[in-house]
Amino acid sequence: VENRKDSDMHSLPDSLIETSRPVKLKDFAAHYRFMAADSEYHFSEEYEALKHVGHDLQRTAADLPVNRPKNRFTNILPYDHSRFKLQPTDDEEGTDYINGNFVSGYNSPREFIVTQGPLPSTRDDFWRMCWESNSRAIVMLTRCIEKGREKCDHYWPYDTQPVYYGDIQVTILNESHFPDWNVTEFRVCKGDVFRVVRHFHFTTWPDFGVPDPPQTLVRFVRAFRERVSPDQKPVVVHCSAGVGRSGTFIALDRILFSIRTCDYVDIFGIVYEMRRERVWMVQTEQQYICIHQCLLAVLEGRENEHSV
Ligand SMILES: CNC(=O)[C@H](Cc1ccc(NS(=O)(=O)O)cc1)NC(=O)[C@H](Cc1ccc(O)cc1)NC(=O)OC(C)(C)C
Repeated sequence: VENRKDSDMHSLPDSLIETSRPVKLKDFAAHYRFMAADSEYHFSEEYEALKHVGHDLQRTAADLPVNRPKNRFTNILPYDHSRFKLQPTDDEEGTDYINGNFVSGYNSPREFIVTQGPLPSTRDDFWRMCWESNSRAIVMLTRCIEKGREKCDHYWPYDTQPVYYGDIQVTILNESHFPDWNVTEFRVCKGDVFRVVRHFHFTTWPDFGVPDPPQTLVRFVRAFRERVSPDQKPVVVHCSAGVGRSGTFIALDRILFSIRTCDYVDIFGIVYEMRRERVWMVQTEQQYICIHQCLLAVLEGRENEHSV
């Protein structure tokens, strides 16, 4: 595994900025050991090399005074070039705005819409985004309340009574509960048109942390993909800010598709590309390392192992 020269992204011309670091699958276990050695020094160096990616891109819509209250966090703003645009409701500025971006998947450049956990004031916009994008699946990677803090609005019904979110009616059809996630089917209606939307809620992933053990995340992605095929897009993915846990989930989904046909993997390149579509995708170094641990477990046939 070659050693690599550090490079400051800002000082290099675009043509020389490193955008990928592919690793042969047959070398992946040795690569992981090399990166994790010396207190994970090479993981730290590689994750640091992603630090400035995308920060040159504009976020003018998010910064409009009319839109600022629609952002859950002041530092998590969607880039203009990839943001999802709601159908404007009138000529008023800002009616097309939601804090969400199209993000590439293995199967399509617009496979996912990644968004923040809705606010009470934006939950109707959230359902409008789901409807207007024709999404049939929602992946939720946070709990509504964590450590006493509101991380996401409870934007769906609490029981089987239909609830309106703007002019969209949502009704729970059925629910399945598992140790680390729940799967719920909603009937979503607008006028006399109705659709079924599946909701995959991972319930044991701490904010800024990683699933324990990492294999839990592999099993969740498998459970999701058993029910949602690549042609059912876009998939709406959110956590609280829609960057850390959401980016980690999408990175693993892309990798599990890729290793079916490709004999190398480019985790650095996947995160690099996602960060040019939405800020801070994969928000901590431990989440970046977790992606590697998930792949290692899959390659070593340990994806169904549970922590002791
Ligand atoms: C480290 N924490 C953050 O960056 C969060 C946004 C955030 C990002 C990722 C996640 N995890 S997740 O994407 O997995 O949900 C949660 C929250 N931001 C805030 O709390 C920001 C403060 C901040 C922190 C760090 C920074 O570099 C700049 C500004 N606070 C903030 O937006 O305050 C409000 C909510 C009162 C408007």
